[in-house]
Amino acid sequence: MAKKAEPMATPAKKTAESLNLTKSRPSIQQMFDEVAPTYDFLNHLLSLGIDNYWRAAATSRARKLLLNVPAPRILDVATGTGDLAAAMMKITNAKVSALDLSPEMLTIARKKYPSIEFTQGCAEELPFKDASFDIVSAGFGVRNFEDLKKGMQEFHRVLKPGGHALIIEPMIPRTPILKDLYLVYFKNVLPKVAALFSRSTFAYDYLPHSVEQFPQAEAFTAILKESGFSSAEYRPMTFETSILYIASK
Ligand SMILES: C[S@@+](CC[C@H](N)C(=O)[O-])C[C@H]1O[C@@H](n2cnc3c(N)ncnc32)[C@H](O)[C@@H]1O
Repeated sequence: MAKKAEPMATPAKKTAESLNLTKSRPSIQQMFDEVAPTYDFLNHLLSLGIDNYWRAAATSRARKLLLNVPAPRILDVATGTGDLAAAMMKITNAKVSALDLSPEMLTIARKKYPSIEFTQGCAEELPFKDASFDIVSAGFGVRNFEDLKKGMQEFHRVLKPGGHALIIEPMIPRTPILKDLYLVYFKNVLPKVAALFSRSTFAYDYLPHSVEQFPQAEAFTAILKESGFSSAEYRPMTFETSILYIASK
């Protein structure tokens, strides 16, 4: 019997696959510079607005962890257009700093949140002294780091003893029926809808690739522990479509 031909990979899919393999920092930066103008709109549309709930859940966890800290210092890494940093600003007396690789994402962040101090830089070489922060947060960002372990070691380095990292990432559901539904949406519907609006030809093909290949749940908590954290746990959210990691120094 003749073998069914594999569908040809489009140039966008090929670019997405190769970027996911290298996570080359200049290319990641360029991709986020390109998606910046439509990032917020597409984020809310494609997540049906639930992305704000995920940031609120991380903020509420931070608030609980900071109960005994009178003037907490918080760093939001891979802040993008600044929404998680702004959510963290709602914590009483918090001083929030935020950092991202992409100048275009930061231009939008600074317009939206003029009271937050934004720095351009990379997670693998954080321009902050050891033991500076009570919380380091990152929303949907660490999956893109060129050197994940170095990034996590940097999160650990800039945290004060007893401080915590709070990391949100998309999750591939583990329950079979949820997983099937999610993957159809994530791989077939989402890139097509995004292509109607985004300037980047491949960013939304890269997204499902990068999520599928990123270490999830126990695999990522193991990396957090190898990077120096004394404990690491996770909490799946919204039918296992997103996951909050909590690691302590
Ligand atoms: C999907 S966006 C997330 C933005 C935001 N945190 C949010 O909650 O919507 C990922 C961000 O990570 C940034 N990023 C990727 N690699 C980075 C790195 N190595 N260092 C700093 N930022 C990085 C990108 O520039 C991009 O703005």
